[in-house]
Amino acid sequence: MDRIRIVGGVPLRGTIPIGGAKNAALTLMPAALLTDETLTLSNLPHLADITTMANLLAQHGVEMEMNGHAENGGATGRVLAMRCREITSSTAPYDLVRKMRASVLVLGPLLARHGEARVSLPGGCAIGTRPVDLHLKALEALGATIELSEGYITARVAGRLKGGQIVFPQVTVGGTENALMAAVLADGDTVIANAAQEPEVCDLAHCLNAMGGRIEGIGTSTLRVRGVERLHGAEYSVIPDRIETGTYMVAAAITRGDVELTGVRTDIMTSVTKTLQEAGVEIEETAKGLRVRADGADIRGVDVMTEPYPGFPTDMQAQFMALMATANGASMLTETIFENRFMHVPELLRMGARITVHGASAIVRGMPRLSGAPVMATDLRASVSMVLAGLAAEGETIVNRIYHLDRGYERLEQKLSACGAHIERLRGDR
Ligand SMILES: CC(=O)N[C@H]1[C@@H](OP(=O)(O)OP(=O)(O)OC[C@H]2O[C@@H](n3ccc(=O)[nH]c3=O)[C@H](O)[C@@H]2O)O[C@H](CO)[C@@H](O)[C@@H]1O
Ligand SMILES: C=C(OP(=O)(O)O)C(=O)O
Repeated sequence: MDRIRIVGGVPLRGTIPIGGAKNAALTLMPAALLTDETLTLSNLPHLADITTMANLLAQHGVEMEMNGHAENGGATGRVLAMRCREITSSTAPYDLVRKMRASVLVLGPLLARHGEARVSLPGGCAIGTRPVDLHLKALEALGATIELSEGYITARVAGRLKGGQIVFPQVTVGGTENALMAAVLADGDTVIANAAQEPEVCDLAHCLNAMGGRIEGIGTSTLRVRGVERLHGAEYSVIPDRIETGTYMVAAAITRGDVELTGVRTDIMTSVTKTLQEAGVEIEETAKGLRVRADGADIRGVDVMTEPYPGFPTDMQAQFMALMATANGASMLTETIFENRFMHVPELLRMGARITVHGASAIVRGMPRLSGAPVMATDLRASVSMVLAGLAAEGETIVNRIYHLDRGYERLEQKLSACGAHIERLRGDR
């Protein structure tokens, strides 16, 4: 199995191009199931999760053509044309769903277009139990009948779904996305209250509108959907990845470097930018994106609580914790979205960090220098927090189980080494 080797202590200097958002692409791709015309997505990142989603869609009957393999710094991404003339299978099998939870996003579109969907229950994962009960209640509110048996969700509707009222008791990104993709082809109007406002949800809603959908209130907590009988093809560009952006902002900060991130959407970075500024990082907008400077900075401890957008993202909590482990002073990081998202703590402790966890909060006492160590992590953002800690640590860090990183970070070693980092991928046999 591949590993990443880092020799830390080099302040990063240079430019890093930001790719298309994994979590936007993973909800935009299933939208191809909603029409028999071609949906073309550009600025698609080259990631393992995208391949998993492509494999899943192919077995539902989506024909695909991928172009524009990015060898030019990763900034332009790839272009994927998808066409689903007819749904050839309404089953999303366990083998694909267990690889990636976002597979459950085929449920809404399969049901809306085909009247039936059979999708493996995703089960829990390293960061929490992550049930899909709210997805299912939303589809029931649109007239679907749902059965759970043998580890599968079977959702059915006779004829079209019917517009209805969906009130989410808790903000759910995937639940809102499934509800939108179902409601857009329903008969009548749907109101989704307490909808997720994440930029990836907005991206989906804008794309559905480009396909002929009628969604209003995009970016607010109340989405109004006027159902239409059919959607048509469209061309749509995936938004830049705000979590990849935030991760490299932390990379600049933790190495006390000076990095420009290009191809960024600055307006969706507000909470991360503000928090890093409070910690003493200088951030300025440039013509191409953001410049992040921490050379000579005295990074201070800052308390953070994860929240739904526009709050501080849970997908940035592990990376920020690595930074706080090197700060001057203490900080408290509170995780409110997932019940088990501190799996990186024991590994950061192995690198000399001083962290104690009390329930949903971690107290981090910063120290001048972490020390390199062999580490591994059980989820994507925890894994990248090890890379960040390794970039700042004294000596060698080996990050194991990097297939998690390949799910969410395109050309990670190349992007970092272009800024001076000593980082390399050790192939399985070395
Ligand atoms: C592929 C993708 O886009 N993944 C993102 C998405 O995950 P995902 O869409 O799975 O996250 P949700 O917003 O649905 O989950 C938020 C919380 O709601 C709970 N919940 C959710 C659905 C449900 O039916 N019942 C229920 O109890 C979850 O267990 C969790 O505690 O949003 C998360 C929160 O920003 C991010 O961390 C993930 O990176
Ligand atoms: C948690 C994440 O992804 P997923 O929802 O696919 O597990 C993530 O992108 O950080």
